[in-house]
Amino acid sequence: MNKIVQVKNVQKSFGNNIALDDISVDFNEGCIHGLLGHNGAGKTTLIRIIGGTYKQDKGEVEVLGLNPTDDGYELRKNIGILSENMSMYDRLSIYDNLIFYGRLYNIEKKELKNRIDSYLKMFQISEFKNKLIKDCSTGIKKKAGIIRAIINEPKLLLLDEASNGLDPISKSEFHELIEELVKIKKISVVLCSHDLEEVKKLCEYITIIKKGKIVYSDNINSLSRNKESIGIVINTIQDLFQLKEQIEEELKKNKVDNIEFDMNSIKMEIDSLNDINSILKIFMEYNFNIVNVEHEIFDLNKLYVDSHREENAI
Ligand SMILES: Nc1ncnc2c1ncn2[C@@H]1O[C@H](COP(=O)(O)OP(=O)(O)OP(=O)(O)O)[C@@H](O)[C@H]1O
Repeated sequence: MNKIVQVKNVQKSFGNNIALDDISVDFNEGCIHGLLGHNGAGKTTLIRIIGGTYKQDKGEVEVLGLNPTDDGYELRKNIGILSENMSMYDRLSIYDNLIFYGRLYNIEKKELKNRIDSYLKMFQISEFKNKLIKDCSTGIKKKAGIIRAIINEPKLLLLDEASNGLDPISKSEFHELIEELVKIKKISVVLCSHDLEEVKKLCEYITIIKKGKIVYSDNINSLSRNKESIGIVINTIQDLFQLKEQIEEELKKNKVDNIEFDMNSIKMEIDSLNDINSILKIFMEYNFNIVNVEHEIFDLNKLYVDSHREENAI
């Protein structure tokens, strides 16, 4: 798969504050790549470096084969950016805003009008085209914002918390539009979001950033293929610490991984649910009363939480 964005050993600081600390990540063409991380992790900084708004202090960035700092003009013709606070003129109508932004790209008048009409139709907001932005609902504004971001028919769309503030129905419509753009217009998308459900629904790849460093980056399917259905929690009445070493040794003989003890519960990862009987047998041999056995789904939520544990970064 072709790389649409390549980020190599990028460092960016604001004064003494290191926003990105030697990060390397690639983004594949033709798909949606999610960027996750707590507030202040460095996601927007990365998006802005990719979009050419910020320049990195160290490292290399290539976007669509271009250097965002040196080839800024050429790059801006081929990318679209939509952030949480998209900028559109409040006192202009949706249509006039789109005409204004379209002209910045020197799109020929007739072609621009055709594009605007077809996107208004595709996004089902034609009837609102003469409404002033200040009088539009958040959902309509967001749709207009995406049209503004794609009016130049970009190859790459950077969405920085773009769906914030949308109600569930508008959010779902927003997701459908993004998916349609990827499918029909072959646009590649980098989606920065705090909404794990949104990322799960839309993204083929995910990258988790923590304090300026990448702690996870992979195809979302490999996450479920490798990790799903293997987390087990066994809860007991007795204090497990009494026989911690013996149990641990027995479990390891049964190819159990990532064993975490608590007083009355033990978490572990197993290769297959078929192994569960032999594992329970170990506890019975030590006369532990098992209260229950939970199947812990190792999914994106768990990965995200685990990767943000201070001592346990992945
Ligand atoms: N223009 C700036 N001037 C000074 N510091 C900045 C600037 N932009 C970002 N930072 C700092 O860099 C760090 C990373 O910020 P960034 O906005 O990239 O994080 P983020 O992951 O996008 O956070 P959020 O989810 O809250 O939007 C933070 O500590 C932030 O305060």
